[in-house]
Amino acid sequence: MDAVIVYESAWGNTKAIAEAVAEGIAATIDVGMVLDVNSAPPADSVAADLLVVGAPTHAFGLSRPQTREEASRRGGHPGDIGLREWINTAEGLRLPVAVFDTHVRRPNLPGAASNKAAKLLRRRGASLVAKPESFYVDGYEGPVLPGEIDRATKWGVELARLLPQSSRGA
Ligand SMILES: Cc1cc2nc3c(=O)[nH]c(=O)nc-3n(C[C@H](O)[C@H](O)[C@H](O)COP(=O)(O)O)c2cc1C
Repeated sequence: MDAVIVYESAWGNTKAIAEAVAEGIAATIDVGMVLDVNSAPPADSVAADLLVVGAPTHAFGLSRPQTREEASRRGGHPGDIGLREWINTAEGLRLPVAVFDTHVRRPNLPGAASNKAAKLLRRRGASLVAKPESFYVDGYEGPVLPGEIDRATKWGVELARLLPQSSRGA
């Protein structure tokens, strides 16, 4: 039984959170892949007991080509596609999913990429095993705020515990 983690990241903050979540999950079940969305297989070809997706919050939601261009102008390295495009190309997603985003703490802006991703995923048939979670960064480039890597690892531990017993340790 295993988990797959797919993230989008322009400065590496969401990647760092994804890796911490993977570490937490790996305490209970195998983590098969932790991949940037630009190197991930198509979403509807993922076969796993848990899919975890993470994205940076851009303009109150998931990134778009324009916001990725803006990230690039500010010195980030976004990929060609973001989580929005990855999810939207899937025909159907009938697997358990958990979603997180990264977000600036100050100013505390409304909207989160994770809520938007959750909506798109549900529309394609995925079932969410936990409520969307946000992790905080300092400004656009980061770094991740103190304590957030630890919180992400603990969230990963919790996610694996939420899976049915039959999916664990097998
Ligand atoms: C174009 C753009 C728009 C952004 N909009 C928001 C926003 O609406 N709310 C927010 O909290 N952070 C916003 N941010 C900050 C990102 O959330 C931050 O850059 C991200 O968490 C860093 O993660 P990464 O290193 O994985 O890309 C924005 C960043 C960019 C580049």
